[in-house]
Amino acid sequence: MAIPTPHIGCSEQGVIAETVLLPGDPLRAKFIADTFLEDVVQFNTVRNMFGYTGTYKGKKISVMGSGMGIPSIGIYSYELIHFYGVKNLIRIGSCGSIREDVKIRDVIIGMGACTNSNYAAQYELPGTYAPIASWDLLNKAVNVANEKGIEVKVGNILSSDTFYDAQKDSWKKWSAMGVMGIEMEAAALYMNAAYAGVNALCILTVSDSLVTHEVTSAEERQNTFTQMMEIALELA
Ligand SMILES: O=P(O)(O)O[C@H]1O[C@H](CO)[C@@H](O)[C@H]1O
Ligand SMILES: O=c1cc[nH]c(=O)[nH]1
Repeated sequence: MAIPTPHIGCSEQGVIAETVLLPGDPLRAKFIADTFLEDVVQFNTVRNMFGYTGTYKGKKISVMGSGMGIPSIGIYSYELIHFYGVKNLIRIGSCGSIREDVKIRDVIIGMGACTNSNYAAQYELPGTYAPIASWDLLNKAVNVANEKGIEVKVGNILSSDTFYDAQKDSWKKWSAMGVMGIEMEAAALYMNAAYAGVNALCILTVSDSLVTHEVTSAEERQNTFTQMMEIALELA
């Protein structure tokens, strides 16, 4: 496979770790590298989608922005898996709560990711695919959270193609099915990983509530959702 790829400017195999954390926001990736990693090297600046490799508690790990939406994470996760040999892809994102019992700053782990996207059409399946997390990563993440005393809510999330949806109340139908939060990438990540036979997980922090209309700032979403980061960093 030829590297660098069209979207990742790293021209040496082995620079990107087997485990990559994928926040949507490249500046959240920079925050993680600056705050938690040692011996950091930056491996991507293409499109300002910053990517870094370093060590966390002595283990090699990478972190890179994935952009917003399914097409964007579809590209980055595909290139990481197929061109750079990445085996564990862990999205660390923000989401909107669609349930009263899911509060701002709660940490959610997406056991499954429903979607209103047509991403699965490429596989030409004779039915509806159910994108799910890797059991190994999910199990590990829950154990890490328990050890750290971080409460996590594990269940279904929605990966939506729209942040601003014309149907203002459409989230209520997902909420009625027990879906906890809305974000925009996990389902594609889970599908890319499943099709390639590698592992994926999505950990989210609730940044706003469609129920109560509470919000957090862009700066808070970039720099303060550290509990999910600390769980994810232990999964290398
Ligand atoms: O904060 P990130 O990881 O980007 O995640 C969420 O935030 C973006 C929308 O504001 C979408 O990418 C959504 O999935
Ligand atoms: O995708 C997202 C992210 C945060 N909040 C939302 O409502 N949607």
